[in-house]
Amino acid sequence: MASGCKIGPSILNSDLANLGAECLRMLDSGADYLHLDAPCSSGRSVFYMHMMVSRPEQWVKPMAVAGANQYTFHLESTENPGALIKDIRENGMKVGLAIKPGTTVEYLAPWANQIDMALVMTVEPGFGGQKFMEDMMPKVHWLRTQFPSLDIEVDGGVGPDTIHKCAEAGANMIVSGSAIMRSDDPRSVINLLRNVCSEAAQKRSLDR
Ligand SMILES: O=C(CO)[C@@H](O)[C@H](O)COP(=O)(O)O
Ligand SMILES: [Fe+2]
Repeated sequence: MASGCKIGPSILNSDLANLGAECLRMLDSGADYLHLDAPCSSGRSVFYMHMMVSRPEQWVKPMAVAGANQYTFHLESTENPGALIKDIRENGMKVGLAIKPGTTVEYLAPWANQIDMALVMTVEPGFGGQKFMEDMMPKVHWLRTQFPSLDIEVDGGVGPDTIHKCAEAGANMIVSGSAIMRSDDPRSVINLLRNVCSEAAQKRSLDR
């Protein structure tokens, strides 16, 4: 089984001058992990880095030292994914592998058994508040079918209006930026996302 349904607010859109307080606000609202799109340093143990950078090799050690739990890099940004996966593990972090909307899922498949999480981007990487790309859902569905126990994350434009598509396709790790950060009641948004996701996962396990 994948590791249950988890909700990770993206704090790219938060008040970056008060990053620490924003992280605590999200954890207090029930976040399972924090999705960080930019390098930062913290002792908390729930930081999953989404490295939208060229040459992701150079940030592995600094992120490990900063206390990141998971290091997600883009398949498009490296020529040697195998060596990078090994390096991330040797530095004590879990491995996430992301693909951009233009990359087909077959490129990720050969690595699926070596990683902890696949990230299917549902917007072009760059910034928050973009429109969810529903046409990425077949990638999620294909991965869920081929790798039933893999953690599969979606990132970009995910919120109460789009979570059903993600959950039905098989995503179990949900990044949500603006929908959570801009809400007056982040806890209820997080709960809603988690409930929809858990119900779909339960239905899948009953159907098997
Ligand atoms: O990686 C990215 C953007 O490239 C994200 O993590 C966004 O920050 C998510 O924000 P929303 O699309 O949910 O507003
Ligand atoms: Fe992200």
